[in-house]
Amino acid sequence: MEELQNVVRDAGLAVSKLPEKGRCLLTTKNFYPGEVILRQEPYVCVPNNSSTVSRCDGCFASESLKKCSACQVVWYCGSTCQKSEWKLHRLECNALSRLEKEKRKAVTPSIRLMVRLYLRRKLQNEMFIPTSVTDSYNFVEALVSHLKDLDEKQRVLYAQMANLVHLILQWPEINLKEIAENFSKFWHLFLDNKMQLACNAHTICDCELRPLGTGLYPVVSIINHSCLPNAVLTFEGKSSVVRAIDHIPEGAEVSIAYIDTAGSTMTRQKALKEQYFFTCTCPRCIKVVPSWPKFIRMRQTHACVKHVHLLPSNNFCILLKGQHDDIQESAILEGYRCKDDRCNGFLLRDSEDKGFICQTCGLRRSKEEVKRIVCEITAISDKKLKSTSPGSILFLLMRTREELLKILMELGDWREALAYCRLTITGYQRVYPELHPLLGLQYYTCGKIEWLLGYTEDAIKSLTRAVDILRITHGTSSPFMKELMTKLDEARAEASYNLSSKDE
Ligand SMILES: C[S@@+](CC[C@H](N)C(=O)[O-])C[C@H]1O[C@@H](n2cnc3c(N)ncnc32)[C@H](O)[C@@H]1O
Repeated sequence: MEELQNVVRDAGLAVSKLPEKGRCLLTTKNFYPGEVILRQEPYVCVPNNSSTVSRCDGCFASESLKKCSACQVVWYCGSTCQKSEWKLHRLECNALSRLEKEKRKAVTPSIRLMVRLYLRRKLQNEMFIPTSVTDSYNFVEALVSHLKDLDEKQRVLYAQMANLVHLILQWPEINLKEIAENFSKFWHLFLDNKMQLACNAHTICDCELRPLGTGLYPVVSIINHSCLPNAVLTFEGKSSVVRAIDHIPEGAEVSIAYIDTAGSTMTRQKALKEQYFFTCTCPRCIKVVPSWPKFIRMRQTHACVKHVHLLPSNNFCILLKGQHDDIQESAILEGYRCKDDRCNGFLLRDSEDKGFICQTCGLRRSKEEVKRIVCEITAISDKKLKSTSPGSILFLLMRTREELLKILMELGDWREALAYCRLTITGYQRVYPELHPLLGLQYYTCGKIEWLLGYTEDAIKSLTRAVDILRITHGTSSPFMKELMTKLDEARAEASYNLSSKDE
């Protein structure tokens, strides 16, 4: 830990421990919006290959790929990437080649990541690969584990996955318990039997936040969560970059958002509890904290307690100052309306998570009913519902608009696409902070469509907003940002040309 402190000290940071959160990253100097707080290469990473998508192991490109002829599992875009990965893949390739063909099909990205983790440790121990303070297995070992919080089913699954890793590596001295514990540090099995990244693994995304792969970044993993984060994590290739999106004063804790923060407090808390095993006490969460099991929801009118509202489920609401907007916003985020046409209210989950209650008239809608509506809306957009878990249907209104926008763009219906794009921006403005990458990306899309339709002045405004946000969240040096800034320059040049030709 001492060594690590020395490394992060030079970057204006310190690692500390908080009783309620464990390790945390603190600043020892001021950081300003857009400033890089931390950069880290992955200890190991893999592309998220599946039966439908393949990516190069070196650069995650998805075109002009060739399979490794020996193991028939890994893809490369060319000899440069193959060579850059060879030290590690040589061992991995030998191990995978020994497997029967059928067994190789079971080598998912999560299994590969674990195999590579142990192979990298071996190469570092044997000094074929250098070790540094931040690039060492010790750091992976120190990552927080929630094995004790998992149920029997999950433990059994991790034990089976550890066995497969053992079968691939065939090391007699391997510690199966340690592998199972490592799995629990990176993945989590959900009720619908889907594996999702948990705690300490990160989804590597491109500049437009499309997922490409999974990586372990043990220093970035020290950063705790807040629903009102002061920093954002993005990727430049495989490198992770944490940038400030707010002024972070000396001595403050650096925080990022682990989940999509567009949900209501209850939705966010549920996701954090299920996936990361903690109850968030960030300023956004403690504003509306339901007291379980029969929670008293605080609602606000203008100045003081107005009335106690008795809901059919015997939950009651006290209307208090400062929180009406939160409730209303949460309800709008959830996107469900009261089934009574005469009522303008929105629905929120009830305290027992069995259904939804109108926040205006108290009328109840069952979970099944809401799910059915969700399916109908999804059918309209002709896309399959990606997941039926309650957590994922909650942002449906916004997500449906996003889906429709994508479809309209694919169809080349630019006018309709622009209308939907503007609608999603309005939604994002409500649910995300001013400097959120998704908002910046949506302004970028809007600007491109406006320009295409000849609305140059509007395009300049949207592209300017995109640059203002994305230069903070993404920096300015990536090819993606350079392209955006060039587009803005071109739009400005076109506008001034149009103006000058009008004058003539
Ligand atoms: C990626 S780790 C972050 C670093 C961690 N605190 C440690 O000691 O290594 C994620 C875990 O940290 C804890 N954590 C993160 N953010 C938290 C928060 N806002 N409040 C409480 N615990 C938090 C939870 O246990 C979570 O599963």
